[in-house]
Amino acid sequence: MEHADFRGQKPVGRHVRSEPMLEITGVERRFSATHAVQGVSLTVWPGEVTCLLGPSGCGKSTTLRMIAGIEQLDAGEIRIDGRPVADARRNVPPEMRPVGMVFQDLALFPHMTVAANVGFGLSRARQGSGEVRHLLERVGLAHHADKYPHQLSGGEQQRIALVRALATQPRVMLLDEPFSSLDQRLRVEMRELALDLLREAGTAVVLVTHDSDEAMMMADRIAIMHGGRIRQEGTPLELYQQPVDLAVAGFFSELNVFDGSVAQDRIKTPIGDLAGTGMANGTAVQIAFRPEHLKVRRLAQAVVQGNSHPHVLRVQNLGRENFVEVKLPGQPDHLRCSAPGFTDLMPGDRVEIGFDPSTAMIFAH
Ligand SMILES: Nc1ncnc2c1ncn2[C@@H]1O[C@H](COP(=O)(O)OP(=O)(O)OP(=O)(O)O)[C@@H](O)[C@H]1O
Repeated sequence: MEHADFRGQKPVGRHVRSEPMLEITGVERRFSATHAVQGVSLTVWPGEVTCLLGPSGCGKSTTLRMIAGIEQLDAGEIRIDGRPVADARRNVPPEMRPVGMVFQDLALFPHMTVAANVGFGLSRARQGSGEVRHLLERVGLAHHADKYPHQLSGGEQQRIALVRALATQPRVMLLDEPFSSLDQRLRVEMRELALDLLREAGTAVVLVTHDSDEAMMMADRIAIMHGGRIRQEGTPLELYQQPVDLAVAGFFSELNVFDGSVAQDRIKTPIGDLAGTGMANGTAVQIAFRPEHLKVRRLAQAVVQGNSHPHVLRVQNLGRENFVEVKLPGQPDHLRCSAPGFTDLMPGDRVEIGFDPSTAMIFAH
């Protein structure tokens, strides 16, 4: 079998290149009865981060493993830097692909020093060239060069794993839940550091995560996977603002969902009507609101009449943000509303709910 040969070629920064770095076309993978990946296509450009987001078992890791060369394709094609590396007959072995990987379980070599770990994939000449030291300096760990992995903290080990993967100058970097074992503060730091290093190197990145905040923060594009297929792909904002269905919408926040139907171009909801939907009369719909899009306002005592108003059930003040749970008269489910800052709302307060109609997400059944 003929192998693509990437050795000795350096990746090129994102602004110079006008060709995709990674092209996945109609890729399929079956495991006996399980159709794990079904017709997945993705294009990732140099310096771009694409995130695969989806529930457990939706095919994210299998897709990543096919890019790495650890898993064979049943159909479709993968090209890296314009060269085919895999299809149903061809599978360039992992070590021949210009692909770096950082997984949740780091797999640093425990018997090697930090410097030896980082230099592992490099030629002797490059090991002696000061490159390892430069990479360690870049992540602030040059003073730990002679230590062993067990002498470092979790965050420091994660940085070593990242620069070790970068040392070989891969064209494509695969990150599988790479920061999930770190605490919140370190995770934010690591995401920023990883983004800086990867963008600087012009590497195309595929990131797998369950964490929608991580996807929103790191990705240029997000592909939401479900049942082995890509349900929707777009920029983080497109997916947040214009999800194709409730399942995609639900990845980015909790949802308040009402059933309804279109009558004379209007939809009634328990918190107000939506006009100008452009949908056919009689269409059954679900209307979803994100908690942050619902505004809760206390009613003055003078306007409160009997029990006809929504009332506050619970208030959670988290300092930066607060959650208010509201009971709507005659409705079985409670509303979840959130707002930045502090609220002086109290349980029992009678309130009105407001919203900007453009934030309502309407899905036809
Ligand atoms: N080697 C295998 N043999 C049999 N079935 C497999 C194998 N690898 C994966 N699967 C199945 O393929 C489907 C997709 O698995 P995959 O690991 O890609 O999902 P995932 O989205 O990465 O899940 P998670 O988020 O839990 O890691 C699952 O139903 C899984 O059980």
